[in-house]
Amino acid sequence: MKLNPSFVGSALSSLLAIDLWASKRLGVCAGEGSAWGSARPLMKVIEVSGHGIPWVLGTFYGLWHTDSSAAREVLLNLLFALLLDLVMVSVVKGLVKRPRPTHNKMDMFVTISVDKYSFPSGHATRAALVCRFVLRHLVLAVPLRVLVVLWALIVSISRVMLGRHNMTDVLFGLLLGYALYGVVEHCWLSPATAPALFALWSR
Ligand SMILES: CC(C)=CCC/C(C)=C/CC/C(C)=C/COP(=O)(O)O
Repeated sequence: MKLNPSFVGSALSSLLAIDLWASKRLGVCAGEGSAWGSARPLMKVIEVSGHGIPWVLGTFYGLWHTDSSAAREVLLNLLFALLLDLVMVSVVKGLVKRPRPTHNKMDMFVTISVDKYSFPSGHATRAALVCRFVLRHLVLAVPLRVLVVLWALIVSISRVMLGRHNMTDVLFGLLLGYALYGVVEHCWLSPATAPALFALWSR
């Protein structure tokens, strides 16, 4: 079946118009004066919990302090996953150049130049990637596994509530993060595949 290009074009623009409209309505913490403005400080704490800096620095800290070779392997792969995610999100943001929603207040904790763009949400990619990584590589009791999934969902939803993103930025971000985990698993670094890297971190 061949679709008429003008039909595809108008379907896409309608979808984008719905996305902009719904995202604006859901941006209830976009400013102090917004409907849920009093929840904005809490949303910003959630934002920091999914930011790249605590995750990258926390992983370095863990690598520095661990004596276990199994933990070192997991942490090195987590570091690789986080860096791959930062690079991929920067490349896509730089190519697509979708501006952030007009109701967003640009008061985010440490950003880089491409973070003026909104597609995809870097927090959503990281949340999906870290969530899959943790569920696969950490032995956690069921309530903690549920908490990890809830954290990833809350970080993602908070991006729209804070007015940082449109819904499609977050949905694509979740898909990208989910897919990136597949790449990390495929390229899994181990003392056999990356001996120089492991020699660097072993004591
Ligand atoms: C330690 C190190 C070099 C970290 C770089 C981390 C960094 C500045 C990441 C940017 C995180 C950020 C502001 C992402 C934007 O998230 P969106 O969900 O607003 O796209």
